[in-house]
Amino acid sequence: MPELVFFSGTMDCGKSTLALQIEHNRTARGLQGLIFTRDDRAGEGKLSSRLGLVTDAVEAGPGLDLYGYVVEELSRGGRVDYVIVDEAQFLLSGQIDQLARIVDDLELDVFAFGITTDFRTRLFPGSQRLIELADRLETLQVEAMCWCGARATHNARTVGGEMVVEGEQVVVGDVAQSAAEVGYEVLCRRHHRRRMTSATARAAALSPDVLPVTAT
Ligand SMILES: Nc1ncnc2c1ncn2[C@@H]1O[C@H](COP(=O)(O)OP(=O)(O)O)[C@@H](O)[C@H]1O
Ligand SMILES: Cc1cn([C@H]2C[C@H](O)[C@@H](COP(=O)(O)O)O2)c(=O)[nH]c1=O
Repeated sequence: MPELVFFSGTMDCGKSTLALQIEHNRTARGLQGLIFTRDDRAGEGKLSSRLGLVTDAVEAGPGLDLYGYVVEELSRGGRVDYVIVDEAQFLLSGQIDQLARIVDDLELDVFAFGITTDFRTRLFPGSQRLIELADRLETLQVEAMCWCGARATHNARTVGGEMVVEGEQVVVGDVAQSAAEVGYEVLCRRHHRRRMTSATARAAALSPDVLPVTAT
């Protein structure tokens, strides 16, 4: 039975790597997939992993009908055995409905990958719809870690190392950016709530206020 599967997690937990592995294993068995992505850090029409692998993909901009694209591909004699979608959080809610239709009407597996929540801990529209519609939700096995050693469950946006909670929902970026840039850091909920990034924790640890008092 074909399925719509949503593989989700924080940033940097290996989603794109898994997408590329699924693609590799199926291609090795003679299957042919169609890969969609949206706003990958590597540029338009790319699916990239931090492990250095990258492949071409169809850029699923807001105007693209994903169901229509697959139907067209099949009607002009192309082969599509399964569909992979990376950065699925960026898709519109209606585009996720199109993915469900690919599964139900075209009987193809669809593997979608994305982060569930944004830097304010709110669901992205694409992720919300995937949670509503997916046959199966999978949490990535490789746990990203907060600076404190706990499992990272939330994505923080940083500017100059400081966590921010205002701004546009979508700002393409990466973890481990230089301090001046807008970047991201994965945190446990406790430290996300306290707005404590690795930089602010380091600064607090070095603050004279918390240094041990020496006898004079
Ligand atoms: N130099 C490295 N050596 C080993 N593993 C790495 C290295 N760099 C990144 N990774 C692994 O890649 C993961 C990020 O993979 P990626 O697919 O880009 O994540 P996502 O798509 O979830 O943001 C990290 O959590 C880590 O496990
Ligand atoms: C939290 C958050 C993230 N983003 C962007 C930043 C990256 O470009 C992607 C996530 O990519 P990854 O492969 O999972 O690391 O999403 C954003 O636009 N808004 C956010 O709140």
